[in-house]
Amino acid sequence: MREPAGPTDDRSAFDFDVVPETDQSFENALAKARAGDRLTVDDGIELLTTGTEDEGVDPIRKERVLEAADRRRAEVVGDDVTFVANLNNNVTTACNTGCLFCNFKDTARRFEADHDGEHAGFTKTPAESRAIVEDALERGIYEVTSVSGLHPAFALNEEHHEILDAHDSPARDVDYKPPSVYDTDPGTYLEQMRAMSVGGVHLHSMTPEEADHARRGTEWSYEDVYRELKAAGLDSAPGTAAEILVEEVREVICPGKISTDEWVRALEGAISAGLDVTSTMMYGHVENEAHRVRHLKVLRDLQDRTGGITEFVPLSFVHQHTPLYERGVVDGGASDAEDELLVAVSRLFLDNVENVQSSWVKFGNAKALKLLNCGANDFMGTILSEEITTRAGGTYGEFRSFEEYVGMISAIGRPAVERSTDYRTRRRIDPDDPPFGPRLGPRADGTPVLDGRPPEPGDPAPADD
Ligand SMILES: C[S@@+](CC[C@H](N)C(=O)[O-])C[C@H]1O[C@@H](n2cnc3c(N)ncnc32)[C@H](O)[C@@H]1O
Ligand SMILES: Nc1c(NC[C@H](O)[C@H](O)[C@H](O)CO)[nH]c(=O)[nH]c1=O
Ligand SMILES: N[C@@H](Cc1ccc(O)cc1)C(=O)O
Ligand code: SF4
Repeated sequence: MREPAGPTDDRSAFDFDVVPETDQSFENALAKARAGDRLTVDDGIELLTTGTEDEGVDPIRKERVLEAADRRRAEVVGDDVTFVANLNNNVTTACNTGCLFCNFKDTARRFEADHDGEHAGFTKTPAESRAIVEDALERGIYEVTSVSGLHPAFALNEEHHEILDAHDSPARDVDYKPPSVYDTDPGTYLEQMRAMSVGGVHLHSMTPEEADHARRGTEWSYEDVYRELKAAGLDSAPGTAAEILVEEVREVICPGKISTDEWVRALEGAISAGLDVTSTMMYGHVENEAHRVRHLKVLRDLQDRTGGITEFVPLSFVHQHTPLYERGVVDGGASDAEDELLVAVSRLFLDNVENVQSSWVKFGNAKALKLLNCGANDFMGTILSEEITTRAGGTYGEFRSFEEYVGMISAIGRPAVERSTDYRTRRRIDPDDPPFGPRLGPRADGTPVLDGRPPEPGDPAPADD
């Protein structure tokens, strides 16, 4: 008996050109996956749909796909489950891009000094960002992830401000207004990078969409922009803003965003500038399985050309408070079966990306643990603070402590391993030898990262490795 794939099963309403139909059979695709052969898009679609000949998910076939992916995960990266001690710091929610899946942003007009009325948004100055990172460093984190709205007053540097100020087209074409218009000046992107790159922390920031904003109205190349950001302290870039890398889907959910080609160019620029990058897919809204696999193909091709992608992060759409849901465009997000199959097929299809993440922010603990047996090997990070998913209606909290991590990973019988952002530094954690706190970081001293206690005289000396 087949089961409905999930609330997003009926996508016929969109009349997309790309549909999940193939000349391949499920059995052939599964045999190729088991043999470790490179999968075609049609193979991927067969596995993701558990066969295109019938609607819905076949639960027995699904288990076979999950098993193949779990085995592949064990061959490629072993049993270790990794995680990172990081902080998430969003600089501003001001954004005019208007993506219909996003409830993080607030229209920038509300941030203007002459605007009356309350709003729940925020902008942090570089000094405020620095203080937040410094506080988290004291607690033992060694990575900061920072993604933000596209504030109209953001520019790469002073020269960019001058170019945008002198721009002869109307302000709305380049989405620029000078900082003096706003209650709070976010500073330049370079100032924010310098502020957050403190005490040896690894700074993971500037999505392709943000990089595009940091060069708007100029002819600057992505590589040059990322080089300047790197010189100011940036260490790697998040491959978010990917959503679904197929134009007909982007036209529905994020018509204001850069195109697929531009997204690829941006990450290529980041990689040419010497930065590691991650890759993501936000799925479970209007797209179908054929779009999902085409998206994976874009990532696999990019990785074939560059080798710069450290991991793939599946982001399951959180629907509750988003325009897509509130306007009745979608009925909900992905089902459990869709999440499991997406993780599994990503592992099998992305044969050149080592790490696949299971994100507790998106899935919650129980499902995230299950996904570590469906092809995923990385369990994200401590993050300490989260606003994007929470504002969209996510209910899985804003941080995980080392104790929680070690407890959960041990409970599924796998080794807990703390990692650096680039995965090159690892520390195996003995679950019988607490405390489990970070020892990789610049000031980490081995105490639990989240015990909530400030350092006291007599505490172990900070490690400087
Ligand atoms: C909110 S944006 C911030 C950075 C920047 N404004 C951009 O778009 O690249 C970061 C990512 O969060 C993810 N996101 C936003 N809303 C979401 C939702 N409701 N459910 C799941 N992921 C979401 C999207 O993949 C998006 O690219
Ligand atoms: N660092 C990771 C995050 N960080 C949180 C995000 O910045 C964001 O708030 C949210 O996930 C929006 O989509 N989230 C992950 O899922 N995985 C990470 O590695
Ligand atoms: N840390 C991941 C995941 C992430 C997901 C969503 C974000 O908004 C930001 C980051 C990345 O590098 O891409
Ligand atoms: S996803 Fe990013 S660009 Fe789109 S509205 Fe949200 S904050 Fe703005």
